[in-house]
Amino acid sequence: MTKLAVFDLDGTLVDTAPDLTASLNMCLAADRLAPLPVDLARPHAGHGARKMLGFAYGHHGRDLPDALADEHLERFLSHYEANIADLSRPFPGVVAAMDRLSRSGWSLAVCTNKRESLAVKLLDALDLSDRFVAICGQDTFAGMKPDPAHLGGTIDRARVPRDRVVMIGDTMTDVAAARALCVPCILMDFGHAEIEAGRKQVAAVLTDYDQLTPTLADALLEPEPSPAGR
Ligand SMILES: O=C(O)COP(=O)(O)O
Ligand SMILES: [Mg+2]
Repeated sequence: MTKLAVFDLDGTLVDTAPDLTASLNMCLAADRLAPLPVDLARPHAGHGARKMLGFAYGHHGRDLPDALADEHLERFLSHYEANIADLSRPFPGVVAAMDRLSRSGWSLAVCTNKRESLAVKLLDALDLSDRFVAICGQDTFAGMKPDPAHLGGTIDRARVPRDRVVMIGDTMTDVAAARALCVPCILMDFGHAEIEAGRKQVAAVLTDYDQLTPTLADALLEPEPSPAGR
């Protein structure tokens, strides 16, 4: 029977922080503000351009009024789209992990809060798109993660029953989306965001894609054995 591994994109499949930070810094330069180093921006890279801009302005002790945020957002996204895979690369070991899962009968999909067109463009540029039976972004359905409509719609597109799915993500947004659908979640802890609260809410926390094996993923689909004598 088909099984589906749904991957988050930013901070899980691909380290997009360097290109996102470059686009952020281009916006900051337009306002004569100093650039942020990637490592400072990285924890804020997985929650959309507006949040990154808000963090950067806060870091510089500046307010970011809505009108300026809107102006920057346009600037950010057009720069980002034009440079989407300059520095972004798949995380070490993730391609081999996907190969292992595919060989063991797992279908693969992407459920990302990036716009769908940007997600496809990035995955095309990295020659990864063909692996996925569905690539669903923030604008693919009516809701975006943690709204269960997003992960649910991704699963429906893949035509796999919901109890045959595992989600792999890096933030509480992914954890919440998976929990809303009772889908087991694997949390990668090298991602962009603080995940302390999520550790207790997921099936596994991995520090390395070498740990993402078909054995682990298969085990998450098996029902808990019922306690003896009940
Ligand atoms: O772009 C974002 O806001 C986050 O994207 P992700 O859902 O792939 O982590
Ligand atoms: Mg992410």
